[in-house]
Amino acid sequence: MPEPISPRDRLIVALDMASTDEAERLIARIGDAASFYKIGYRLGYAGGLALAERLVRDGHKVFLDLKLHDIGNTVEEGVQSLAGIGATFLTVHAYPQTMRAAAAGRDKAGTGLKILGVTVLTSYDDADAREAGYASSVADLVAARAAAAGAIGIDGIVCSAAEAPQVRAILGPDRLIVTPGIRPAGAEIGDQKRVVTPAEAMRAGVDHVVVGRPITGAADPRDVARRIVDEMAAAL
Ligand SMILES: O=c1ccn([C@@H]2O[C@H](COP(=O)(O)O)[C@@H](O)[C@H]2O)c(=O)[nH]1
Repeated sequence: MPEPISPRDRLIVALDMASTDEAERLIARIGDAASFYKIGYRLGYAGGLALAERLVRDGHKVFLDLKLHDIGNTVEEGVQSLAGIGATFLTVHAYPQTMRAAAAGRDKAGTGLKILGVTVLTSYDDADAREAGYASSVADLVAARAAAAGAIGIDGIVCSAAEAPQVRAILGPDRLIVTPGIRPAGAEIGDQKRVVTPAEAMRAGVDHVVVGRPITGAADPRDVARRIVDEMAAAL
């Protein structure tokens, strides 16, 4: 069975900001209310990888949400380069060829970096999947990609918590389920479409929730982070 995860370590704060200065100010305001930070496109292309190394040195956990997807050789070599940063998670798109290459890069690097396969973005619903050329529903696509991730030996997947019970049945207890599209009750949904509250995510069997704008846009980010952690703790 996997190690138990504390409610605080289940929260991953998405640092979707324009500069590392801005991100570091937010991290200081959040203080010990969070321990795990996600760096995606915006910050990653603006000094975020160097910040990731500093955060790891300071004892934080880091999720590199770079959603790699390219020919196999490029993905494998990219994963090997990123593995040196000391991050806990790195995302790739959950296409079988991409996931196999990422797993090979992870194994060659041997740093403990875990690869997460992004199944279907939480900003997609069935109509968006159809528009992108898929005949299957989002739920069926997520299930198929989760099954492929499990067979390939990927460490976990990214999906909506709405699909978590189905995905857990496919992946079993040892793989991670990480879910963006999390909104505390009453929070603005923005461009997310498959949205779940922190408490519902815990009840659905999710390991980690990713929360960006509800925290980064709050007048008191520390208070929002603490409330999310408390809500998850009460639901576990
Ligand atoms: O399917 C996905 C994969 C990644 N994300 C990322 O998570 C955060 C969510 O931010 P919010 O502000 O809480 O909406 C963001 O960095 C996305 O790039 C996702 O939302 N869905």
